[in-house]
Amino acid sequence: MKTNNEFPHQGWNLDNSYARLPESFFTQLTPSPVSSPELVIFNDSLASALGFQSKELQSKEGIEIFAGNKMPETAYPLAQAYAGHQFGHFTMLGDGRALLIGEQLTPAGERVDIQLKGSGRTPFSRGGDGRAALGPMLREYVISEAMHALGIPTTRSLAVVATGEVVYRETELPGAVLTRVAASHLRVGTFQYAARWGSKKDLQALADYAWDRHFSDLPAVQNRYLSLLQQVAARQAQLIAKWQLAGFIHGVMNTDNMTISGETIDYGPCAFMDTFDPKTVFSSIDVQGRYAYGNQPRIGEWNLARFAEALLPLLDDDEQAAVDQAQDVISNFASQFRQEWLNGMRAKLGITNEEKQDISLVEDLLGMMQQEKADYTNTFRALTLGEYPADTALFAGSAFKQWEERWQSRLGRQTCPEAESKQLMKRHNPAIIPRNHLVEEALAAAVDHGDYDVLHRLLAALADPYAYSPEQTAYAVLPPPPSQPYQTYCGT
Ligand SMILES: Nc1ncnc2c1ncn2[C@@H]1O[C@H](COP(=O)(O)OP(=O)(O)OP(=O)(O)O)[C@@H](O)[C@H]1O
Repeated sequence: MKTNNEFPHQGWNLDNSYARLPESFFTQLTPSPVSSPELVIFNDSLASALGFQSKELQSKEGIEIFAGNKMPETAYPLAQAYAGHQFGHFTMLGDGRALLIGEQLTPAGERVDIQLKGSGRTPFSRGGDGRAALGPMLREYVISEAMHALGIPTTRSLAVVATGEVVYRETELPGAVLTRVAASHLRVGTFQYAARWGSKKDLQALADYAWDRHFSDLPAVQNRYLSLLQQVAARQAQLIAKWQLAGFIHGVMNTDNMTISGETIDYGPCAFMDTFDPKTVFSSIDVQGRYAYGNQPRIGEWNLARFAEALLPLLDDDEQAAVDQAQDVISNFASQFRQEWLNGMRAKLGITNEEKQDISLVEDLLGMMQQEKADYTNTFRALTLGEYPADTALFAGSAFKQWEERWQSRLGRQTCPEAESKQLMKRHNPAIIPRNHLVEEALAAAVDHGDYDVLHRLLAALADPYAYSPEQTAYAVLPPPPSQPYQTYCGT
């Protein structure tokens, strides 16, 4: 890997490969300026990984770029067209409040999208104002960076600027623009858009672009479109398994929020689960529980089926053969996911080899956790530390003692030394997660009082969630049960 010093260019080093797709995939336009931008949070380590000098980005000119008041010379700002199934209903969407300003070519030889979110109206805005509020953009910043630190593929956050303007939601809120970094912003919904409104040539151009962008390192394949479907399914199986293992609830798994890269995108209504319960839903609009924690793998499969449908014309000239190929991939997804998840659960329990009964060991633990309303993260944290608080219902019961004996004898049947097994657990069971009350507290200090210290401390603690450092202990303490269930809202 090249170091920064050898990198020929420090600063904006943009390409615009997306703009070489057929014109129907985007609209070129510049962001709408804002009155008095102020940089409120900036991601130093991400900036240098992308080949920027932090000072340059934090200068007056750098901030003007984050605000959309100015563009880097080589930018080619555009809003992407896409469609999507939202809560099962198909609709035209597109970047209604975001602009891709280009793809930064990084010192490590990667190509990443740089996108401004909240940068003004676009032809896809429908009735919206094209803007974003400060609180939700800071929330996306914190949770996406926490996800990255947890080892979960995700879009990243480079900066948030407050615009100095207000946005009107149910009430007046301070406005902001988030600079988001992503392997790409290609979504299942981008393919649905092409399949519904484009020609076969358009669809093929998009599929070729996606292949080149994300899978070109793979050995040559016979049918690249089938392979594209298989690869996306595999990445989604891995991603959703990681969500389940971390207790992450995305909250709005519409097909426009499923990426081709396998990164988590859209942090609108997401939240981490506290008490283990597969029915957990945080989003205020998800009244049916479509996107509940326990449904995420099934919804992933449903979304992939929509992706497969969009790809059908490319899979085979024979319609039935195309459907058969697609179905093979989709029907394989559940077991792919299950395998990823079970292996992850083994790691969470310090298990390094495979036994058939592992699944019942895991499911029995989860069953007890649900019954005793145990905290998901802290249960695995306690198992990792071997410290079982006596005032926790789960650990006080005899069922847990029996389970623990089974677990210990299972560990005894592997050759892995105990210390290694403990290390494995530490690498897979975070000491802390961005808990709802911690995030809310940090956002309130920042948005209501302009105090960013709480947010910075939280970000520092979340930067290495597997450290098990003494400072993290305070963040693992649960608050008293809330009087109302925690609810999240999207679209602000
Ligand atoms: N304030 C707004 N003005 C215009 N369009 C909006 C606004 N808020 C959301 N949209 C559009 O509504 C659709 C769904 O919104 P959603 O909240 O899922 O996306 P988002 O958070 O804006 O974007 P992303 O999925 O890129 O993170 C998208 O097409 C989005 O661009």
